[in-house]
Amino acid sequence: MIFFLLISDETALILIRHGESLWNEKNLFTGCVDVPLTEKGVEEAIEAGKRISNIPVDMIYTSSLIRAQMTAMLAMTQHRRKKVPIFMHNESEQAKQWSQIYSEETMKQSIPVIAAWQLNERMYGELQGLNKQETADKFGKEQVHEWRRSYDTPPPNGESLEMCAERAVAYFKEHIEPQLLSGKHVMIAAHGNSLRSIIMYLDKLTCQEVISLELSTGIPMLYIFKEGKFIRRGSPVGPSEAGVYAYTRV
Ligand SMILES: O=C(O)[C@H](O)COP(=O)(O)O
Repeated sequence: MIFFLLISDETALILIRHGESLWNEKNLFTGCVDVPLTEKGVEEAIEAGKRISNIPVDMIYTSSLIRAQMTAMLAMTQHRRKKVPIFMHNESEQAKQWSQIYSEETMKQSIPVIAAWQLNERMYGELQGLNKQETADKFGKEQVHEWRRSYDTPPPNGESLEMCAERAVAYFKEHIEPQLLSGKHVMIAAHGNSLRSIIMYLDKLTCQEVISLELSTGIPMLYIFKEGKFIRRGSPVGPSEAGVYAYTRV
């Protein structure tokens, strides 16, 4: 049994990139195209849920893309606290009215899930739908690596990581950090690059350092938020593995 202990002035922040998607499997640039998970991606999301099953979660943020939302919901099927994640619908007055819950007790047993387009994957512009290998053959490996991993070089008519950070990190600071400050434990299910931009902020990475930051699909990363600082705790290992967390850097 893996126990997770938080002292009172600490809150947990879990980041998880969506499980493998159908276009990841086909090695196509995806960006903001809304494709679902593969069966392997579903299994990755469930395994991720097992790894975080003892970590408290009070709020969940996802992008507006189905692969991140599927990952969050599948992971939460493994959570021990058995609270019910509920997607909040505030996109219109009517949506808010029609999705209202009239029981305080039931609300206490639920976890609000907020979908935010600001957490969407970086928009890959004219690369969306292209095969990554064919693109490298056509434009050269270096150029494609520059588009995929540099901080300030956007793909043709797409977003650079910097442009993605301008919306994703801004959203994190404005909407998510205050929740952590108020003592809420938060999970974010998003994408390779929108999370790279957030991790760059959390770990204070330079434009150079972020180039080598790669995120696997479906592997949760844990941060502890304490006294306004983010402490990276690596990826919680699964119930079948010894130890608690891979401490990468305190
Ligand atoms: O959008 C995509 O294609 C993937 O989610 C991330 O792609 P990348 O690893 O090429 O940035």
